[in-house]
Amino acid sequence: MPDQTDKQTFSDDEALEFHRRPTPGKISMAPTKPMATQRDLSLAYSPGVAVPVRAIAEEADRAYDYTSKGNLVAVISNGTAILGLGKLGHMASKPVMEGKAVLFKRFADIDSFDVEVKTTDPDEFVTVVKNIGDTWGGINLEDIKSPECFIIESQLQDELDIPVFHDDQHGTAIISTAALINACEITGRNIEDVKVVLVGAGAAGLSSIGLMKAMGVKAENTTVVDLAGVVYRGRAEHMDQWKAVHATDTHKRTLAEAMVGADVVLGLSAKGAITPEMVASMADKPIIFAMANPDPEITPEEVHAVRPDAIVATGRSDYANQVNNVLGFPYIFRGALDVRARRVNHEMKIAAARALAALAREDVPDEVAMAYRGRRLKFGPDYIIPTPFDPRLIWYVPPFVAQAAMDTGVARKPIEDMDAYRTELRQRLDPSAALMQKIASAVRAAPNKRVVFAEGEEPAVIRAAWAFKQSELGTPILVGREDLIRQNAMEAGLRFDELGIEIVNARVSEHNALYTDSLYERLQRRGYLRRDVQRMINQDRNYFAAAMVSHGHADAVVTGVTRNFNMVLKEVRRVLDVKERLIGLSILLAKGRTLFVADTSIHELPDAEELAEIAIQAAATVRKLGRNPRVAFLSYSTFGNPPGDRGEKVREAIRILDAKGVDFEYEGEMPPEIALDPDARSNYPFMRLSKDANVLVMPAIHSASISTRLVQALGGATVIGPLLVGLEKSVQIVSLGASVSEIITAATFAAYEEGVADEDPPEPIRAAAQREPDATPQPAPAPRPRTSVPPTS
Ligand SMILES: NC(=O)C1=CN([C@@H]2O[C@H](COP(=O)(O)OP(=O)(O)OC[C@H]3O[C@@H](n4cnc5c(N)ncnc54)[C@H](OP(=O)(O)O)[C@@H]3O)[C@@H](O)[C@H]2O)C=CC1
Ligand SMILES: CC(=O)C(=O)O
Ligand SMILES: [Mg+2]
Repeated sequence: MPDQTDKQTFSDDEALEFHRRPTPGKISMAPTKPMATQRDLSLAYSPGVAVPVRAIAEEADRAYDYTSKGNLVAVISNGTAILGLGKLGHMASKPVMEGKAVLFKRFADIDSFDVEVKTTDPDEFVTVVKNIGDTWGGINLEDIKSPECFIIESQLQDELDIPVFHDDQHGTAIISTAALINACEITGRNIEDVKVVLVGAGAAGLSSIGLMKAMGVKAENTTVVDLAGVVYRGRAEHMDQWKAVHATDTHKRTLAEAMVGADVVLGLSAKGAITPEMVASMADKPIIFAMANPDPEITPEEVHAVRPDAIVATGRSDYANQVNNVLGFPYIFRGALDVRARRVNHEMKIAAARALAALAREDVPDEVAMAYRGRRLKFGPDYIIPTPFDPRLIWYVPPFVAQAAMDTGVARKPIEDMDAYRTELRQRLDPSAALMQKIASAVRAAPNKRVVFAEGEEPAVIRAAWAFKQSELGTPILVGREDLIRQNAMEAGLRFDELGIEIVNARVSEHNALYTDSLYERLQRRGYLRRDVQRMINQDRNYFAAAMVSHGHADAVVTGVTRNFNMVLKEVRRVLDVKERLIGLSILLAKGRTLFVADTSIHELPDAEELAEIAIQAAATVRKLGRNPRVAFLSYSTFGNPPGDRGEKVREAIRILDAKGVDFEYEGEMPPEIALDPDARSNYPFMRLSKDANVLVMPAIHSASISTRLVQALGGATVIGPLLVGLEKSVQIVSLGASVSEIITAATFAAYEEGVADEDPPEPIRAAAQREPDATPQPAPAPRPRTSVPPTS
């Protein structure tokens, strides 16, 4: 029987390291108002704050207008049923709760913080939460064991005038019901006829079976099983009122008996609860949702070994058909918050389930399909439910939820224009995540790229190579001594042999002589003896790695973890030629903007000609990344004011571009606030930038480097790079001591630059480039859920 951990793409150490660095945990808070001046302080705090205080004292709902309440959700737990791990206590639940909070932000732009309550007593829990509950626009209860969770949720919902939503119950019910609707459609079943067995009569299980019944599953066709066996009518032991609702008249007493001839089994219990023998006894084309986390009741491999005709779903992201409440809670709360709902009612849950089921039947955009390369994302047995990274979820699902809230009278603030609302939702997604996702998707979709990780003995590099391969981004090659790499991999907890990563030892490589000869040919008239070159190839992995790509034995290189940038660049350039103008391009992601900054690593004090070429190279790269470049040449001066040599140099660069007739927008010289603010630009009627600049060409390396690093150090911004652009082969040099994720990002860019970006950009990127990605997206036609399920009242 395969162990679940076979699927694991990281070691325990990595999971801890991920949570520990660079800052412990997964969330932090960011202000939405500047606190820069005394006036700001007077407004934000005393005395200005007194004005909204009085307004809210008069009318409590004004808190939605003057505080963060309307976009704020608390994720609250007491740690009594953490995933499928059990009762491990309130503090142990904190990583999961932070995780849910960060998913709220990532997928639905909802601000969220976790609250861990140190009590297992339901009354005490209710007292605590009800007294602080008005703080938020909604409460997501999480991982609270049954049956206490039922009491807690219903009492809190009675007490509070905001949605109180126990995600393990309703989120799971919504997703699993959506998946069931579609699995029935695919297997040609009518939902009213399916025989369903539920394993796990807890929070998630009972709510799921409840919603399925509301959507058409007949009570007499269901069997519920818990640790004591089948929940039959009349059973006395190990019962409660919530289980009793779903008890049936049956002579069956065990799960094995219940599963004979069943069409559907829902696992919401624990690892290993379902056996292959049980699955073998099910009806034709059985539907198996093994949703326990992190390890399912039975693995898809085990199911398919006995029933190749089965449709299988799990709660995990590494198998097809992830039935996990991450598909629900962000979008359900988004819709509920946007109408300031007082609760999430039955109709809103059904609307969400129908929307998810309908979305899975729509054509999958290439962009999503590429992210899941190798998997068939076409409505069918391996795709019954949208994937969590589907960017359509954010604008597709919440309007249904909001509409249902409005139709059922729980909306405080109805949405007047649904199409405008959908457009607004499309713009909420985090552009940094979207950019990285797009690049990674393009790399996966392109022909496989072989990326050399030059410092192959370094533990961080080994881990990055491992993750690169696991994420199907390409084929990594580690340069170094095999025994040392293996030892370091083992110490990092990686099962190296299973992954089959290629290791190349420069000294004993079959290409050693070839690389030495060709490098000697390049360097013999630059003062190098053959034995010097032999030593360089043997001992210096940057020479060797660069020689590999130069001879076509690999496609791209990532290096720089152990040596400083300039030294590495010098070595690489001895082996490889510059194809175009070589520049360093940094990507700065902050406050919903993506800015490309050049030149952040090569030209110390570029002259006018070089500035113009930097702009051309940066614009071309940005275009390959699917953006329409708008270049601002930055300076301390604005169109000659104050006058000075530095400004004149930039003006000369503009004249050079004018003469060349380039095909992108550019303007300068100007300071950043003019490049990035339309109001500030309105003072210059001759301004040639049609919108905010997205490529900032800096006057010199120090201003480029200092400004990007300063923004990063201040927090609230992500800086990727500098990426090295313009060499004949793609080489990315990370910063000294780079983290595993920085190395992976650099390797992904290396693969992207080499080949992916040179070929025709893949469809979604080309389409994006053509339609001006930052133009207001057109609202899609209102989704119309199609379902074979009868409407419920
Ligand atoms: N994929 C997803 O999105 C989600 C998955 N889950 C998963 O569902 C599982 C249950 O979570 P939750 O409902 O919150 O927890 P609860 O503690 O509320 O319920 C667990 C239920 O599972 C039953 N159970 C445990 N082990 C077995 C077994 N071997 N055979 C039969 N029944 C068993 C328990 O029985 P008894 O009543 O007799 O104690 C109980 O009824 C967890 O693994 C969790 O990770 C939960 C939410 C979402
Ligand atoms: C996914 C989830 O909420 C759980 O497993 O508890
Ligand atoms: Mg949970």
